[in-house]
Amino acid sequence: MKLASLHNIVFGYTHVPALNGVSFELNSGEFVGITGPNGASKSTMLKVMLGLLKPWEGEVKISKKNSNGKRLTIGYVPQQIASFNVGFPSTVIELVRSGRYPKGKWFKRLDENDDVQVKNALEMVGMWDYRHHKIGALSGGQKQKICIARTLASEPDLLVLDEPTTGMDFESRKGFYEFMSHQVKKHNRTVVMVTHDQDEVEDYLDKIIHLEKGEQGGWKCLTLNSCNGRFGLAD
Ligand SMILES: Nc1ncnc2c1ncn2[C@@H]1O[C@H](COP(=O)(O)OP(=O)(O)OP(=O)(O)O)[C@@H](O)[C@H]1O
Repeated sequence: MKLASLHNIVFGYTHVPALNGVSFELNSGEFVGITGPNGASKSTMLKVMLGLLKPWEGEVKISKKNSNGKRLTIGYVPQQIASFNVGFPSTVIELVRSGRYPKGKWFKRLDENDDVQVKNALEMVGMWDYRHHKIGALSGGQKQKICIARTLASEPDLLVLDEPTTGMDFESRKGFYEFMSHQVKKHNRTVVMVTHDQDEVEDYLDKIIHLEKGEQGGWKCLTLNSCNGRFGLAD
């Protein structure tokens, strides 16, 4: 099922376009990598897709429903989390547990399954041992990790992560890709991830969206299906 489509997107921060005719589709149950050199507008493309930036031209469509006919839920973790205020929730585990509350229901009683999801998410980003630490005492990279954990714990249908493995060592990155791949295959989620580690991750991916410098400035999009070492140009 198609969850999102971008068609001929043109966008720029100045009069020069940063994206120039970008088109791609996302389907449910896909693990998608977004690649391209520094400054290729990978983050910009995600923000346009999520409606945070309005394109000059082109069309963005996001499905309102997931493949079960329920309201589509989206989780997004940007590349740099702005330093967030440390009021409530004040500890790592409280923040990640808040990802389990359905929208607006802050006093839902969490059950054993919620606890398992929270633990899995914190272990996935290597922050379980920090669960009782105050958020204000963490480094920027650790805050980034717990934001990823909170989003993972909320189990969105569409998970959008901008360079989530920054600061992880090789083994942690591998574990992270395996976890994501499992989420996609077993739970029919869609994961979209900006990455600079194409060689490491491509065996896990179903699709790569690669940004290439266009001839008239801006970046165009090349969609590669059938990863696992056998790239085929989709369109
Ligand atoms: N808020 C902004 N205002 C003006 N220019 C911006 C803004 N955000 C990004 N840019 C510029 O747009 C271009 C694309 O930036 P973007 O962060 O989307 O690239 P990226 O591919 O995600 O880069 P990286 O791999 O380094 O994170 C860059 O030239 C960047 O300087």
